Amino acid sequence: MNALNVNRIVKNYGDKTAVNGLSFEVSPGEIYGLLGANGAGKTTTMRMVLGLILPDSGSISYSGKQYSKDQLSMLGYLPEERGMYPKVKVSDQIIYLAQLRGMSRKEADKNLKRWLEKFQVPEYYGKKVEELSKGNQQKIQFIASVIHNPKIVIMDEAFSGLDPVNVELLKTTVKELRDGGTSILFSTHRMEHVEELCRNITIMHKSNPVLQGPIKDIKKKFPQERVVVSSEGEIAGLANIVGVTNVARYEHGGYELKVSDPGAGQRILQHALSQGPVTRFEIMEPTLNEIFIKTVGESHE
Ligand SMILES: Nc1ncnc2c1ncn2[C@@H]1O[C@H](COP(=O)(O)OP(=O)(O)OP(=O)(O)O)[C@@H](O)[C@H]1O
Repeated sequence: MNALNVNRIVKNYGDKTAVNGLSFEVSPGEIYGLLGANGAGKTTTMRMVLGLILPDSGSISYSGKQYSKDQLSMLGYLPEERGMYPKVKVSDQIIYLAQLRGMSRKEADKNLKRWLEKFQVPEYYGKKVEELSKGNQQKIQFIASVIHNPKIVIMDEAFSGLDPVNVELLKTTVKELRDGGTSILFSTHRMEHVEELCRNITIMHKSNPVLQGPIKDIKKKFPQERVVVSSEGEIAGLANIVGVTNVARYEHGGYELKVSDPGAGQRILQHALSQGPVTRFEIMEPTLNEIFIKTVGESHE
């Protein structure tokens, strides 16, 4: 059974439609990507999934059940806007939040200590939030979203404001949660994180779902327009090959070519080989970033 089923939800604010007939499902142990340009309707969707606002029509179910107060303990939320109390001790507020979600004080305390150890910051237990750096407050907020062992976690820009080492730490943690069976609804503008973490995605555009499905299938629908080729020396005449529309030389050697038809790749390879050994040749699949820009870019607000 799916952990989360979103079925044709609609949300209007006056005459403005924020979400228009969105459906998707998330399996247990899956990280699902919810993407879209600013104002596309992602936050509104996440709020509906969290039960903070109700859809005007459509329905959401959690392991087959409709939303009720009981669901509160199975949902976790890492909001984009950070909202910790600066003057309150880390332990006091995390344990309080866990208790609000149905966990005993003792268990919450044990969990918090385990998380702080995992993030190698046990000394934060007794510190006030304002004493921590922004990135470390972010780690505490992450802990707040998962302290009660939720089955479904909604993460909005989970890695913003973190240095590369901490991004890796939290990425690994998100994967571990997934492997432990947690379902994660993951929203971000960082397409490389989506490529790495998500199997299925929805791209929303102006309140509508415009592209949905497994990333690997979505990529097959978009043309392969880039070819990378390298040899020991220079390769002359690449720009004259039929189907090549642009040639860029990498600083560190090799070329990246834009092509307008699929047959151009083989012509490039033959051309390069005719001049000597080829050290690299690759027809690149489109990146999610390119797909995103193609899908929502033209009329991006
Ligand atoms: N409370 C509200 N009242 C009126 N309009 C709203 C409200 N919340 C959202 N909207 C409108 O609904 C649309 C979708 O907004 P939403 O915040 O869901 O987008 P988003 O995809 O999360 O954008 P961003 O990436 O900028 O956070 C926008 O046009 C927004 O102005």
